[in-house]
Amino acid sequence: MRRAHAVEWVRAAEGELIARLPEGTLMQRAAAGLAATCAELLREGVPGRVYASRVLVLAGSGDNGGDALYAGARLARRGARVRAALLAPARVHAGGLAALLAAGGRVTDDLAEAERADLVLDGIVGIGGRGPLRDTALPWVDAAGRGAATVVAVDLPSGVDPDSGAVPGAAVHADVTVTFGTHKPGLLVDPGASYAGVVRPVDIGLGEVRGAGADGEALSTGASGAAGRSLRGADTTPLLLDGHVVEALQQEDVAALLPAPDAESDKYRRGVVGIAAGSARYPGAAVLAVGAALHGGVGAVRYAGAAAREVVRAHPEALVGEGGPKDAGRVQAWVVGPGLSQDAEAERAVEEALDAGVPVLVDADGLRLLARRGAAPADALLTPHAGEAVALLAGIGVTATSAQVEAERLRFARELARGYGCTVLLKGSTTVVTGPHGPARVNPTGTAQLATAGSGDVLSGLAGALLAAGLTPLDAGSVAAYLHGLAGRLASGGDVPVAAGAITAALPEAWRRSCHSGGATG
Ligand SMILES: NC(=O)C1=CN([C@@H]2O[C@H](COP(=O)(O)OP(=O)(O)OC[C@H]3O[C@@H](n4cnc5c(N)ncnc54)[C@H](OP(=O)(O)O)[C@@H]3O)[C@@H](O)[C@H]2O)[C@@H](O)CC1
Ligand SMILES: [K+]
Repeated sequence: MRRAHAVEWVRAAEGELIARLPEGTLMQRAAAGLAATCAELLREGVPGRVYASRVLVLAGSGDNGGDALYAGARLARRGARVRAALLAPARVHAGGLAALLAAGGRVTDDLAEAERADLVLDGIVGIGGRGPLRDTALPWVDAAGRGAATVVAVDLPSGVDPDSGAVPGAAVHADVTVTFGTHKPGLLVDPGASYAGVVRPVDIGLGEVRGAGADGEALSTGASGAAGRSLRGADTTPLLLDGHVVEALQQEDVAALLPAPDAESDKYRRGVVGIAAGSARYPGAAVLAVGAALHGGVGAVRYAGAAAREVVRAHPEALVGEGGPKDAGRVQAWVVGPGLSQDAEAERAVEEALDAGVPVLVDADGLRLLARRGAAPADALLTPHAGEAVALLAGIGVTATSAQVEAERLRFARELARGYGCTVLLKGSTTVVTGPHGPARVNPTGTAQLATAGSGDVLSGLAGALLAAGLTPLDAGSVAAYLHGLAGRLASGGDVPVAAGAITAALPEAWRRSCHSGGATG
């Protein structure tokens, strides 16, 4: 599991550690890890490349600038030609600047340095950043973008809000982000995530406060090697309990959650999912949702609704009926809403599915009908895109636009989960799944190719099947998003447009890759 911690937590952990360590230790660990990564990037392609390479440090007024200046000093000592642009000269980190100058680095105000650099270190602002990037930084950020330099963000790309991933103005587009101690939520959630490039965590010892590696994954210890050492001496009490706010499933997590039939399984024990979707006029959503559900690990798929004939023609495996959910026979979970329209019959289907006493996934038209109720059963899973989220928010008295929802996905997903009292999967560039409490899950496998007609119907059928197979709404939603994203990537082969049917066709391969070791998270 990849985990991200809020700024408040990072600051508290840092405070505890600083009290135990000689002054400046954490910053030196950060700088060492940062310099090691920069050296590696400079060496890529050209052996011995650190020597005589051109490095530009963009140093803001806080400790983020300090990290960048100390890392610059380390690179200068290895023969790099390092220049530093001081964006707030009166408040620059004095120790970092002194170290850089002593190592042979120089201060510059020549913007051309940004265009001809091999590597730019973005130390403008880190977890202390609030609001849009300030004007003094903009010409440097533009110039670095024009040049061919590899841009390395220190802790996070400047201009990205660390806790929400919002990007309220200009921001640095990084090729690599070296982040300290733990991921910050803004690195895992769009739009911020799309500015971060490849994220490389560096262990600076914050993991000790939880008694485990900061990420539950292998971390670089940086050049000093000190970061990997246990800081527990006489006092073995963990400093703080784990308090991550965002997590992203990795392949091994998905493997552990996927339902697997055992020797005793028959089709009813594996779970039966019911699908109330589509209409006589729009049968496509029903066909797609049923098709995906058939690949979702259940023993059987029941369809209830007006598109029964089309469904059975496309999927002879499905058990179909033309009535509503109430007349459909036993299921372990319902999917209601895709392509349903919003007439009285659709309203009845939603009511019946919600009253069936089993977990229910509500999507599309179902969500618009649910918004009128303003509440959902605790074991419901709502799967809105930003536009549907706006309607749901209105149902609980919150006014927001689609753009606002997309800019602050974590916040609005959580608001919906709390308001409706259930689990919410907010679709989009980073799909977020969250209940009213506990960490939110963000999906690491998404691709822009998934934004295609019918793709949401596939996701609904798949997630509904996982619900029926016994997964919790949080697990069903996040595992389905993971498989759906991976199937989209497989179907598109990178950048070829995909149709929803091709996503379904790739689900078995996505499942196979996810349940075996050596899988697929990008
Ligand atoms: N925590 C840890 O464990 C460790 C933390 N470490 C490092 O410290 C970093 C945090 O340092 P920090 O607290 O000094 O804040 P930082 O991010 O440098 O920014 C504050 C300054 O930026 C300014 N500013 C604000 N918004 C701005 C904007 N939009 N655009 C431009 N400027 C803006 C703000 O100015 P002011 O509002 O005061 O005018 C203030 O002066 C952290 O990210 C990591 O790199 C590591 O060394 C080791 C362990
Ligand atoms: K930064």
